[in-house]
Amino acid sequence: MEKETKDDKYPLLSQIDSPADLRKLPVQELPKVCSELRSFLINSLSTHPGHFASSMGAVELTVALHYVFNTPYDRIVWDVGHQAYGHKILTGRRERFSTNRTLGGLSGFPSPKESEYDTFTAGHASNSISAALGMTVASSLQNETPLRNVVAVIGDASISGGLAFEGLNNAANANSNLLIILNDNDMSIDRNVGSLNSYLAHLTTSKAYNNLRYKFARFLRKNHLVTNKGKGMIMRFNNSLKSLITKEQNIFEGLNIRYFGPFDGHDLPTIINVLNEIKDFSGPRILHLRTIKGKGYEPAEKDPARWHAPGRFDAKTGKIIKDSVKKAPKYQDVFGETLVALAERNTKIVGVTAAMPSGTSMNKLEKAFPSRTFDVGISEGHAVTFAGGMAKEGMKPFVAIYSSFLQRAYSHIIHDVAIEGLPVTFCLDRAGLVGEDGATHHGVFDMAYLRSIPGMTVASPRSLDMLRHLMLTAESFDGPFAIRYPRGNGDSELSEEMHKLPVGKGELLKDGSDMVVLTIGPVASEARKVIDRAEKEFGISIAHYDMIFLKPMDKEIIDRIVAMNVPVITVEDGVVDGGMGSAVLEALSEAGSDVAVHRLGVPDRFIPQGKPAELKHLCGFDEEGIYEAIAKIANPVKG
Ligand SMILES: Cc1ncc(C[n+]2csc(CCOP(=O)(O)OP(=O)(O)O)c2C)c(N)n1
Ligand SMILES: CC(=O)[C@@H](O)[C@H](O)COP(=O)(O)O
Ligand SMILES: [Mg+2]
Repeated sequence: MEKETKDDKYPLLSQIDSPADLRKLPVQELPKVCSELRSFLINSLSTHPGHFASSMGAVELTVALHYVFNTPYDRIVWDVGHQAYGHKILTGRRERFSTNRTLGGLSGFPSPKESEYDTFTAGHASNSISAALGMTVASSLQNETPLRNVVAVIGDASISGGLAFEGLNNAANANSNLLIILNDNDMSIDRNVGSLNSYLAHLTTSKAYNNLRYKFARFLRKNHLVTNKGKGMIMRFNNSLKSLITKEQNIFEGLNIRYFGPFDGHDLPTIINVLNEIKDFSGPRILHLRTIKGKGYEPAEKDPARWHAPGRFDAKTGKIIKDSVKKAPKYQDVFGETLVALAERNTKIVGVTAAMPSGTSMNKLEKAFPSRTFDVGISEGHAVTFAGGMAKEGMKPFVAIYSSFLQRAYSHIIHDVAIEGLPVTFCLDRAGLVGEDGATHHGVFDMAYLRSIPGMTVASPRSLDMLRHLMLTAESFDGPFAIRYPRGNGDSELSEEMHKLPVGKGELLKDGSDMVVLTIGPVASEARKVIDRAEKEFGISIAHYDMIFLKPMDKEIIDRIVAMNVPVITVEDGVVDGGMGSAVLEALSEAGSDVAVHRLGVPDRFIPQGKPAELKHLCGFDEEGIYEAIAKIANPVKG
């Protein structure tokens, strides 16, 4: 019976509002579902941009998983989740998909709040194996019947992340029914790095070995011997087989995780057959699928890095639509160019990135000094400790990691850099509300998490010029130094010669006597616009300081406020609890002042996806929020 949602453009897809609808289709119809899903992705993402190539490459495995497994009872845990748009479309969100990555719309990553089919938070790489293992162990501990199948879907770059290895290491000795789908497209974002990647690229198992194992497993199934005893027979058979053909043993089987593959990840009938064969096996298994990132859309297949997140494009021609508005340079590009300039005259400078060479513009240093640039893969903790090792031996590492990804390396910063006071410079790109990537990617915690580390210097430039000054200052600073700056463009061109800044000193941008506004980072420009307007409107004068350094904080500014004894407003693109506002409150209180401090910034809750301006408004530290804070104070002052 056709649903009225039937759409001639997507005759099958428009009838699928849940995987149960998909499972009603005969298997022969599934390739058509895949092709409709691909054209839906192309048409939707050409006008409502998001991640692209990864979802295109995961179409067959997505359809097969929801066809073979009884989702949502059986669980699928997506790693990163940027490849899960097909999953979202097949699980009842087709009609809302155009709201992807918008405020009030769908998250760009699986989100349990959004759907029961989204089984675990995703966005940061390498967590799926650990989460899925936890879920399957929980299922067996609770004697759920039937035992829930739990499937982790992880990419070839994400499986190289330390957390994934920890999960693999534990999988074998936990009583688990874990199935790992290794979606191996031989790509991270820009390329793939690391020896595991090259290992996977050459990993094969002979057809004989695979067939022998399947035939035996199929024999047991057909004769209803896939009991626990039978499964034990499979394992014993498999082990004896393994001893016969030990050359077949690979890293996964060495960890007692049964390896199947590699198979063509776009060969839907084979994937479905193999999944049906192995889904009832007990114990941890890994199915290695070779896919093409961007599959089914030629421009993306040819350049999967560019099509990881292409923005808007012309679906017909494959031409990516560039933003024609002339803007000031991006913070990341000024970072990259400045690092090259510093490295040209300082051979001690080295650069480290964790799989984000283009995202951080560390690729500029890589182009200029390839031997002094290190892309360590999705391994932020290793990146930090590796930099610590280099610093220990006299090098001057600049580690460029997105603020939210650096959360993965918090202990490494403390243990492997700060305790010894090693001269590592952390360049935290994507600091503050990043926008469409949402709660997992907002870099709003860094000032709070770095402030408490002894000996850590923490600064934030209000402009592109100041980013350069801070990098130059950090270069000769003998200790850990963190510079946090936002995603995207600066608001004014570069205009000054690079010069060092006095560490721990803020800057009076405008004097005044009725109240004080303290900002840190680029929010200074929003504040400045509001201050000028509010002074005229309320007939008051407002002092505005740029703190520049969160730590060490400029004591003279605090002493001045104590002396002025007027209300203070702090503004930061970061959590207020533990951030700059808290630091100012503590400092004023310790100085014996009881002036009122109004802290503007990110409140104590996770902020969803949306445009940065919308989200700043939501948090109350956009121009309107700053104006309201001033207005609330201004009246009593001029009462
Ligand atoms: C902890 C962490 N570091 C970095 C990233 C940025 N990132 C997003 S996707 C990706 C590459 C993932 O490659 P892979 O797992 O092979 O999936 P594919 O994109 O190839 O489908 C990276 C590095 C992230 N999401 N999380
Ligand atoms: C999925 C993921 O984590 C990255 O692709 C991230 O979305 C990149 O963010 P930018 O677009 O800010 O570089
Ligand atoms: Mg990959």
